[in-house]
Amino acid sequence: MDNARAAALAALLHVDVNEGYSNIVLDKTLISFSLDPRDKALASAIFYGVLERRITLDYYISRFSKMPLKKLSPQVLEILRMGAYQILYLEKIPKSAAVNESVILAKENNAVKASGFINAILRSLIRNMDNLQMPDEGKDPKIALSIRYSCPEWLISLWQKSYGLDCTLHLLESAFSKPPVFARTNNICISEENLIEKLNAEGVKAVPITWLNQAVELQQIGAISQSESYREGLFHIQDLSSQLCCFLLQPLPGQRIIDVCSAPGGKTFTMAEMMENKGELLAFDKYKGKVNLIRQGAQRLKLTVISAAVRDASAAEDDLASADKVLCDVPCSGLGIIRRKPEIKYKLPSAIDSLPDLQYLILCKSSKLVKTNGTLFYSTCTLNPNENGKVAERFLRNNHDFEPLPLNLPDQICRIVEGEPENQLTLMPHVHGTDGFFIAAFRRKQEWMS
Ligand SMILES: C[S@@+](CC[C@H](N)C(=O)[O-])C[C@H]1O[C@@H](n2cnc3c(N)ncnc32)[C@H](O)[C@@H]1O
Repeated sequence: MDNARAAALAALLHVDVNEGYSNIVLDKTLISFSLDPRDKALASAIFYGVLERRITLDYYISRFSKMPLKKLSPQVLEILRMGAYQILYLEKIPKSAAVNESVILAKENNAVKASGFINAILRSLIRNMDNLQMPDEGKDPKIALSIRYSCPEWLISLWQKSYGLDCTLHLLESAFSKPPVFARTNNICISEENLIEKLNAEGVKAVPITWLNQAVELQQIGAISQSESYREGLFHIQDLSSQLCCFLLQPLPGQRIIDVCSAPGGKTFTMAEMMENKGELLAFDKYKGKVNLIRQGAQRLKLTVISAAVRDASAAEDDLASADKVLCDVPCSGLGIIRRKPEIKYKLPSAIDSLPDLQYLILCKSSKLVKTNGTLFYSTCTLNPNENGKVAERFLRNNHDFEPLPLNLPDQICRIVEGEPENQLTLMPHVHGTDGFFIAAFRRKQEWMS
């Protein structure tokens, strides 16, 4: 049996049926198939490639299928997508092998009857490869873009309306780029310079990010979580957008800080390190299992300043003592991280419609925890003004005891969204090299001012 392709198929079917996050599903599947490193790499390439290009692949397959794709079983459709992906995008795989392996996969996955159909479609695709055409952009540009970039039309419309066509094209292009991996040095245990030296000695190429303290880009990472530096808690993996968010919030040693949506804990850890592990850092999340992740991470990083607990930020009526700084890194649609989790772009718009009200509620409830003159931060990893600027503006309109807190940006960070207020920042992959991300900052006024 070809284990790499079998693993890719199992993971794709899991994402289809159970809507799991691609990285978690793939990790678990790779472990259960016990693949060697080469097969792991092939399974990952096919899995992510098929997810990223789903709409484009379906367009090509439907050229040669008399049967509407909706009528195919999930197994048959995913096997066809996998075969088509290998033929069209994986140059190192012989086309005949892509077909033959797809037929075998069908036979091994309760799709014996469909194996002839799969064979015929993939062979037609190979025969017609030189004449394959994308839909005419002049006729219906949105459909053409949707098929070219494998992105639903509603998302293209949203971005075009919000950020303009040029920016949208860059965002669509960046969704296919390999996402960089960044780490945050645990300055409690090691200096950035020594961490880089140690990682390099362990075979991980590490390069400092000059404009952001303690941030390091990792290249050739391999199994980073098995490395000695990781086990010793000398860093955690974190995108620059999240590191920048913590930098702008400026946690200081001795302060009391509350992170209301903290799991798995990335920003909590960075803030604790900036606090030099001194003061109080309350880290909450709605889900018990996720709170355990915060605890495990804090333990590995030796960050004793963190107290993690279950708490629902949208319902909380507790009497927590107020804090110098409160961070609301709210649940969101995740449209800023589709290059890391391509399945996110296939969400239905109806699945994200209710988010702004929840985000606003969490922000309002959490604002009650901020001291006079204290700071409130709101952040998302999405590129959707309804979840970003509009929530921030609604908050200021209805909460007169808060004022916008201008963000003191590093010189390297320019604004990409025209007319963006000084207390907000939208980050984009093609401009800032970060995930798509949004930050808004507020300050609680003196009582006589509100
Ligand atoms: C964007 S993630 C937070 C990421 C985290 N701040 C970090 O940097 O690693 C949002 C988190 O909010 C949690 N969450 C969702 N609804 C919540 C609620 N009502 N109250 C508290 N946490 C919630 C989710 O479980 C999820 O872990």
